[in-house]
Amino acid sequence: MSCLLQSIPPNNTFPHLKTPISPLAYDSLTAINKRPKRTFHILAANTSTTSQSKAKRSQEEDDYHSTLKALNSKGRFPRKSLGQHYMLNGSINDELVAAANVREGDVVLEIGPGTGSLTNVLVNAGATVLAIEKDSYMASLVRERFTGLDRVKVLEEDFTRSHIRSHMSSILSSKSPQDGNSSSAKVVANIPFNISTEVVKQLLPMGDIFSEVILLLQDELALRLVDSNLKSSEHRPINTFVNFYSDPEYILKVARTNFFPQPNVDAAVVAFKLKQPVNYPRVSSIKSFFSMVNSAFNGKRKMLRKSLQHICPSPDTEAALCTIGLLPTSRPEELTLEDFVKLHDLIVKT
Ligand SMILES: C[S@@+](CC[C@H](N)C(=O)[O-])C[C@H]1O[C@@H](n2cnc3c(N)ncnc32)[C@H](O)[C@@H]1O
Repeated sequence: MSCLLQSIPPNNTFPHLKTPISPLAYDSLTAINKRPKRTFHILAANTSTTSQSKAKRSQEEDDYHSTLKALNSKGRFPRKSLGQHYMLNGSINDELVAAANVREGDVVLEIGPGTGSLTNVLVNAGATVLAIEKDSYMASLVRERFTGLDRVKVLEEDFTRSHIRSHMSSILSSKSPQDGNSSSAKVVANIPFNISTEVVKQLLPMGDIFSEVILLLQDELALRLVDSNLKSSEHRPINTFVNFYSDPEYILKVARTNFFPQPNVDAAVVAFKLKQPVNYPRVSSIKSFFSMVNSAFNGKRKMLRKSLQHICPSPDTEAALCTIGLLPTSRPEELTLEDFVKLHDLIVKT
């Protein structure tokens, strides 16, 4: 590695890319050059489950060299607008796959396969992978990498506009029962940070299709999404949303030094265990429930009796809060998911 890196000239040209490299990528290259060889210093224990997939993996290590080589083969620089921060540490890919407990025959959706490093670990674990990649160059790179392997299907699409439900249904229905776990699928992905919230909002209500959603998210967002601490000023409707549809778990923190180019923030692996629709909290209408929750959080530090005035007169909201065992002056961040469900039941007539 060092001989390749020492060859980075100060004028921001990188011989393997043959063209000037962007300042963002150049900073990352020099940062990688300075850092010690072992990269994931915040990676937690629990590596035992990963040894199997490590052993299975071919010579094909997805490290710094191979990532640059792959990008070079397409003449690509990492693009900030596409959140292209490639994973350089195979152990973290192993951890993502282990968190989803991927087994032979599982169907896995991967968003943004990039160079295919995580895809490779999924394939080695025996999964059938549907990879959705927006960047046409990266989509063709992954297609070429897994040519001839019919367990990998690559779609060149923007995930936020993709018809996931119909793509997944056709893959799941084409699997015969002897192919293995054909009834439910999983999501395992190192996603671009700029579409994280959209990905969470789109996938979590799909408990009828996916059993687990394992995502590498920006650490700050990861902490916020799994936070069940009441009275936190950070508590938002998204927390109610996450808990309504899933049981979230913060798995491990991943230092920014594990990516190329290096982002300005650390990341974390979060596992969302999706609830089956029959296990969602019982509300008369999910739409009106979330509309009430969103209204409740409208206007910072507002009491519910005021923020929900357009749904229900203040005295009735106060009475409902008392029935639940809360103060009439309660604010939204003081309510649990169950409290919101009871409040909706009492004040919203659908
Ligand atoms: C953080 S990189 C991760 C790449 C790879 N999974 C890895 O671990 O190295 C995010 C990937 O998502 C792709 N991407 C960005 N926006 C996307 C979108 N809206 N839909 C699908 N893929 C997208 C990028 O092109 C890039 O390949």
